[in-house]
Amino acid sequence: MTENLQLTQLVDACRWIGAKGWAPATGGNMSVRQDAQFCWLSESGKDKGSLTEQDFLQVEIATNRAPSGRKPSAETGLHTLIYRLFPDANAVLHVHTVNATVLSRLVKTAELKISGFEMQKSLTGQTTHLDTLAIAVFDNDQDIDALASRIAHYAQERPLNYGFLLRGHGLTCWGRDVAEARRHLEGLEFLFECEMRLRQLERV
Ligand SMILES: CSC[C@@H](O)[C@@H](O)C(=O)COP(=O)(O)O
Ligand SMILES: [Zn+2]
Repeated sequence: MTENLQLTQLVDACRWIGAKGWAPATGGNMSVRQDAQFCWLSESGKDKGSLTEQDFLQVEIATNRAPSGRKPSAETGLHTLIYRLFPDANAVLHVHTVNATVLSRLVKTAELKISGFEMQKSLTGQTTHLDTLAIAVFDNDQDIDALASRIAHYAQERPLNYGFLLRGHGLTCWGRDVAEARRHLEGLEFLFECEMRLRQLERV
């Protein structure tokens, strides 16, 4: 394995995600970039809270192929899309939190708009609660190639930063390294929780 590969940090992040209850019943998948050509992705169907380094498979970013012949995540095509779209993205985390799953169904539009929260500043580049953060929400699809092409199309038209929601499914987010991807995940999840509670209290 490559020396700078952040697999140890990713395994730690997966345990943290599992402990939070954000990857129930084998849901979720996680990866790190090796270089421009390859990334390492969680094997399909495993409990993501108890992965070891051996549970990650090398995958070719351009083709989604795993040279080992083992089966990488069913959502491999979304991870590799992110690595192709964003050369600075080096870690991708996909989770099935209750807040992401429910809130993405409450939002009937293409974006979840968030404003007024100090914790927006947990996302790289955000400097004030006064800005409006737009998180893209895509209809879920079992055809990952079709879903990936809808996401790619969106990214051509509008900024796609930090992560996106899959309606009724979960959150996929990324960062320049595992630490930043974790911060984005924790920050977004906190914002989703706040938004959910506000909507419940305000009955929006
Ligand atoms: C528990 S079913 C969830 C899967 O369909 C999928 O959405 C998921 O996140 C995990 O798939 P995996 O192939 O293990 O990476
Ligand atoms: Zn999923």
